[in-house]
Amino acid sequence: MIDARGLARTFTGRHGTVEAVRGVDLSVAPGEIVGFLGPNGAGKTTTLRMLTTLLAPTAGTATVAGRDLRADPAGVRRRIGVVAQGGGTDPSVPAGEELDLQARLYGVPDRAARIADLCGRLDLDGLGARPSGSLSGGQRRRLDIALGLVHRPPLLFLDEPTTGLDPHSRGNLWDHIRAMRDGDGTTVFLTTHYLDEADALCDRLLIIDRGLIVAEGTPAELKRRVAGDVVVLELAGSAASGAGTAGDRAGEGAGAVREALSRHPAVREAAVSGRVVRLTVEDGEKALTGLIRALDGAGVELASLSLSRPTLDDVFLAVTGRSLRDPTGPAPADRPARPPSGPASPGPVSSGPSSVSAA
Ligand SMILES: Nc1ncnc2c1ncn2[C@@H]1O[C@H](COP(=O)(O)OP(=O)(O)OP(=O)(O)O)[C@@H](O)[C@H]1O
Repeated sequence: MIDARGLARTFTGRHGTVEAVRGVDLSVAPGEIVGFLGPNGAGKTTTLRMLTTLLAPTAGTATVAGRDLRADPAGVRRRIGVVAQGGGTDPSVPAGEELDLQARLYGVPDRAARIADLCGRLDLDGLGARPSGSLSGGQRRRLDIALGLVHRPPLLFLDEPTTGLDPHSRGNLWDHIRAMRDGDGTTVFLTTHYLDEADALCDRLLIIDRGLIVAEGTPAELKRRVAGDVVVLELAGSAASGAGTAGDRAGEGAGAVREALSRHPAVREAAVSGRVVRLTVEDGEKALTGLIRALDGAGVELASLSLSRPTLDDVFLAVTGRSLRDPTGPAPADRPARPPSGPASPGPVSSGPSSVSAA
């Protein structure tokens, strides 16, 4: 449904040149809900504007909904729906009139039936006479989506569809987006800043940073392959027993853990801080027994052990060096983002030897 190769956009102005998008390759299959994530200024909006013909690329090619972006932008526009961040309605115009006008603009033959169908499916029944400015946030977003869908496009672009909505309205909108995909096979390409939305709603995610796609995959794949599972071990007192100070003893315990785990194939990374050891491992559930056996064999006694699944925020941090919870913060200098050599997924990330280090 979307196939872009080397899509790039540079802005040149009085203050210099900004390479907003630096060669994006992306594919979206029919019927997918794909989430496009990235920190502030990563290039999401610029990419979206190029794919929806609102901005000409400076380089690259793309086919969108079966039409060539450069050769047939009008053809692309006829076959896509676009819901912009703020929507496009006039607050004083009744919702029904907005829908009717949109249907006329696109030459929809069975306008009344199409509008009635959309209103039914998007819970807008009975709201046609209300000016859009008087609708609730959730109702207005559903109206925006109905406007984007009135001409039955096979591909819908949604720019931050649930920003500003309360949790109930967000969940409700997710249901409607899924229903469009399941009922009509509509392909959805959406940008979002909400990681829970990306996780719950999207079949696949693309993460862009500094104008390049740095990771792609299903939410589960990304969490498994990019971030790994996290095992936290707390060493028992006896694990660090012996002569010397408490610091020495903790150091000895850490040394034993390092020795015991450095050869374990599942361990990707280990940070030791006093009695607490934080391991990043491949497939934590499977690895757990082997890890315990290795520690047992090395005479390391544990006080506690916990396994946690990584969150999408862990993924985000791993591939961009930034947390989406702190979107304006710069990438820490000592934690560089993944080099821009191509998508980090779906291949395994732990290509190098496991590293074990004391924090
Ligand atoms: N018209 C423009 N002129 C100059 N620079 C621009 C222009 N539009 C975008 N940029 C720059 O291009 C980069 C990417 O911007 P873009 O809006 O695509 O990012 P974004 O990922 O959508 O960010 P946000 O999440 O903050 O909306 C930024 O550095 C931005 O300042």
